[in-house]
Amino acid sequence: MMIKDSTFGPAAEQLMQAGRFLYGQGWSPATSSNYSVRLGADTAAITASGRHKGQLMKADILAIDLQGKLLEVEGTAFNPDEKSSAETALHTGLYRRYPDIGAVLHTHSPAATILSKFLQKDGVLVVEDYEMQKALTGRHTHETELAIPIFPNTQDIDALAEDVDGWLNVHPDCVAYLIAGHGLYTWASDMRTCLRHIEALEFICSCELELMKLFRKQE
Ligand SMILES: CSC[C@@H](O)[C@@H](O)C(=O)COP(=O)(O)O
Ligand SMILES: [Zn+2]
Repeated sequence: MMIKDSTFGPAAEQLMQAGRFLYGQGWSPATSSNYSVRLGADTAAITASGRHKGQLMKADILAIDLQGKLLEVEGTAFNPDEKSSAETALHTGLYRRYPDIGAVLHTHSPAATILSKFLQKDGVLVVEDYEMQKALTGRHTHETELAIPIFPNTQDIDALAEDVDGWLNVHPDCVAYLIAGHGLYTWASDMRTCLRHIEALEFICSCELELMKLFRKQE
């Protein structure tokens, strides 16, 4: 399958801009993180593996199908040795599950890393009473619990994708998850909304971390 550059170009631009923003916030340091946007029903643009996310260029973005196979982009030399993100399967699994999502973002902020490491034993971060919860798709009040699962970190991405699937099968309204000592994943209808999710979740993670520090000081 050949992807049109008129489809790929704007998608790559969105990913480059997202990288500059997320790196600037300190949420995607060094070569950490990966980002994708949907191109069509069965295709996506995703960051290549190991690239610095604050300095992404068009050549750092690849087209794939939802099995993770590299696709050719019109007008661009095809290199079959290019590697899409090592965590491609976590992105494609979400696009296959939710036909209405258009973007997936994964970040490595200090707050998400520390909090997920600290709460790993609980397996879930449950928060409530944050007005900021309303920045997440489908949430209309602070008066509900927001449950963000925390999966153990692993280099076996297929096994992690299975863990994620298991959780989403029983929590279809979930919009994010943490990986212990690693980072955050979230997804949304489009890149703009997905960036909003990241900002809201980073805010909530930072608040939770500060609260924990306060309570520990009082102990
Ligand atoms: C600093 S290495 C981080 C990676 O192991 C991974 O977790 C990550 O987020 C980026 O991997 P990538 O293969 O570049 O998409
Ligand atoms: Zn990562």
